[in-house]
Amino acid sequence: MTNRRRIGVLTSGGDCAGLNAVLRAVVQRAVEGYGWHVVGIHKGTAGLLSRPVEAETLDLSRFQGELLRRAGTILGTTNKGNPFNFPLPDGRRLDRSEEIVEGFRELEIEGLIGIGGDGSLAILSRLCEKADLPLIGIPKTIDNDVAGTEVAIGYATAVGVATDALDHLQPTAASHDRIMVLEVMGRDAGHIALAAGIAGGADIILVPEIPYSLDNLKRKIDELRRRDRNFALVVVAEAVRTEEGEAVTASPGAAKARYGGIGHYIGQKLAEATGAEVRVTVLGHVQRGGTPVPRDRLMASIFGVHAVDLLAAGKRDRMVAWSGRTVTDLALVDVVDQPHRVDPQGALVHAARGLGICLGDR
Ligand SMILES: Nc1ncnc2c1ncn2[C@@H]1O[C@H](COP(=O)(O)OP(=O)(O)O)[C@@H](O)[C@H]1O
Ligand SMILES: O=P(O)(O)OC[C@H]1O[C@](O)(COP(=O)(O)O)[C@@H](O)[C@@H]1O
Ligand SMILES: [Mg+2]
Repeated sequence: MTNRRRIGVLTSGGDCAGLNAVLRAVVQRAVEGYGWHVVGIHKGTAGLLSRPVEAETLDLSRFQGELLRRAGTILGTTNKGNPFNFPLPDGRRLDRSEEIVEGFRELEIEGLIGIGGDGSLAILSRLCEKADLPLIGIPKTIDNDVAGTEVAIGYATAVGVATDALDHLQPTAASHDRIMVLEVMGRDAGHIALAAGIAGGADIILVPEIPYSLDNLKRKIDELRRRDRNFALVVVAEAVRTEEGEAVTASPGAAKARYGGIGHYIGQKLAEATGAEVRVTVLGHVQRGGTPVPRDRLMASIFGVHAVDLLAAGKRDRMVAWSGRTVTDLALVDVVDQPHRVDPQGALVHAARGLGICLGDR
């Protein structure tokens, strides 16, 4: 083995557009800038539980120009199987964190760059503390719910996909005098719904942070009709609840619920209340793919370079962030376990109201 410094990098949580662009930036900076050796760990923490550990050397030859433009992650990822609470086939749970620590040792890495959302970063931070391994986190998630940064990788592309969907739905809605309901992702946050709804000219946007009543939705449709509008566009975030306050999930009975289906509930209720013809589109995982938009590629590049620079400066337990038009970093403990939700008093909500968009509460 050479005495070149070795670092690891992994992607964790749901994939999104821009992850390969982050990997490219990390490898470029670490290999060219500092002469380090970069180990790409496969499938998030899952790769560290395999023996031998599932990993590959990442060098410049892997990044010939194509990956910058490709969604997904060449390393693979996982959003299940928390190693501190690992589910066994018989239903029991096992703490497998010591195996992860051994996995880090097997790779002989001196630092780790973890690309993930708040849940992933919380798990990685506990693992790295246990292994006494310096960790730098890079925020990624289409949901944009990571605290401490204005931007997470993947969000801009997802908003673009959802906005495109509204662009596709508007002409068909107008041609058939229909209400079109679009259900978008976001887990417990309504950021995608709010941003795409504004950008895509929605008439109604429902987010989990703002309670709604069906009466208010009907009132908005009536108002549109009075203005001779023959169609309506409605965006619903997946975590919006029924009027009775029940979450709608696509996996009833599963240990960890996955949202899905609220669009059909809202569509049905709107059809009953207004007599209009309603169609529902559930956008789903389409939002995680697509060609990464320039904003995501740019942030991926800035974050990747900064993360490597932080490791080089001897920093640990930090997350890179975008704030006030520049890249910065903050302590991981200050960002994990406090998801960033839509601010009902924030600028986007204010703008939506100013545009006459109904948010369901009035
Ligand atoms: N290393 C991991 N192993 C298993 N499950 C994970 C891991 N990292 C994240 N998860 C789970 O994946 C889900 C994705 O949520 P989140 O943590 O928000 O991921 P993301 O990092 O994509 O935001 C969470 O339920 C989280 O507990
Ligand atoms: O891919 P799965 O397991 O169906 O998960 C779906 C969830 O993942 C996301 O697409 C992304 O969430 P994370 O960034 O937290 O992984 C959510 O918007 C959605 O609720
Ligand atoms: Mg998340």
